Amino acid sequence: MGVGGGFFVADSGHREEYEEGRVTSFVVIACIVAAMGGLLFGYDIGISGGVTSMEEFLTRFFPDMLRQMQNETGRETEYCKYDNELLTLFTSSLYLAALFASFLASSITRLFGRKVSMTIGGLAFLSGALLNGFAISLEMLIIGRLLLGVGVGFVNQAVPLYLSEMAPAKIRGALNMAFQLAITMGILAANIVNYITPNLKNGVGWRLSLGLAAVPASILLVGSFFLPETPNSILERGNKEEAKRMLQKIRGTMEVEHEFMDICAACESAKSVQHPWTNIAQTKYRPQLVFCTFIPFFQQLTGINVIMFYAPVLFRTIGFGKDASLISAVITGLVNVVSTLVSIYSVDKFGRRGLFLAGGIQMIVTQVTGHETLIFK
Ligand SMILES: OC[C@H]1O[C@](O)(CO)[C@@H](O)[C@@H]1O
Repeated sequence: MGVGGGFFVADSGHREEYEEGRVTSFVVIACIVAAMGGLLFGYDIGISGGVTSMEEFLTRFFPDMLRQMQNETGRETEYCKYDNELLTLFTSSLYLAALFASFLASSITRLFGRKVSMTIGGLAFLSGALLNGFAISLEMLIIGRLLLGVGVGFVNQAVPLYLSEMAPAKIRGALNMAFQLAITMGILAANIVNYITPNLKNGVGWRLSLGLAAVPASILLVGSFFLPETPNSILERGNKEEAKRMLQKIRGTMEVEHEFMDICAACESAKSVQHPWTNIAQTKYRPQLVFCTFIPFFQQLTGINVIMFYAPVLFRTIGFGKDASLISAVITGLVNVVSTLVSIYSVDKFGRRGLFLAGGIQMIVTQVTGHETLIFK
């Protein structure tokens, strides 16, 4: 299926013959660079909550709100402390830009390759981080955050696809989970940075928090120039000979015939699909539709990113002190990383279904208890 660029390699029955393909340095470097994409996504999700609760940041960009917070009248509830549209726009503009960028990224990834999308993503992340780190106006902040969102749109489109196509079959699943692990590590890194930076002198804490994303962004950008394009993408764009040469290069062997045949077959069948969007709506593809669309959709709709975006702010609004709220955000990030590790470790033991059911039950229980806690607070 070639809906958003890329295609899945069908199993021709030759899998066992190429499954032992070497993990070459190309694959390792590709993974390191690609992991930067996940790290950046996570970092940019986790960083804004801590920054928007820093006093120097609020003094500079939202002085009225800070004043209002400090002169609380008896009528005001804790919950209304952070009631400011521009402040929430700063945080949520990331996802807004990512939403639009991912449509464009999907076509660019298919037509021009995964590398181009990673370069655009890296560039957008780098310029966004610099604009935010050096911001002297609200405009710079919001434009920077929109650029970060563009980075998220491109990188989230290209990196998982790039990893699947680069990886030898035996580590393909693991690499895709590694991308999610990198996201959670990025969130945790942001929470830790936000715990440290408010103590810096001269009020540069928020600048450092926002600007640090420039480091992984530079690695991603520079790395994307040196990464090889995937054989699947080269083939998709019509160059069969070069695709085979690339496959030999990244597998470190000339014996790639069976895997190459499978890639060609998958590419042909992806090209023969005339109406991907109407096909996916057919009853026989209901399971695929649910997996590709509804599960991620409802996973996002649980509101997980309200927690990830606003953890320190949320903890402050329910009465935690400055430090306690930042450390609580670190704990939240830590739990997220550990749970991801647990699921990576146990997915083969309990199966996908088992994990889905366990995850679903945990979500319902925590949503209900979280809701009750906020009501009684
Ligand atoms: O680990 C939680 C994080 O993972 C994602 O769902 C991406 O897969 C993010 O939206 C969320 O913040």
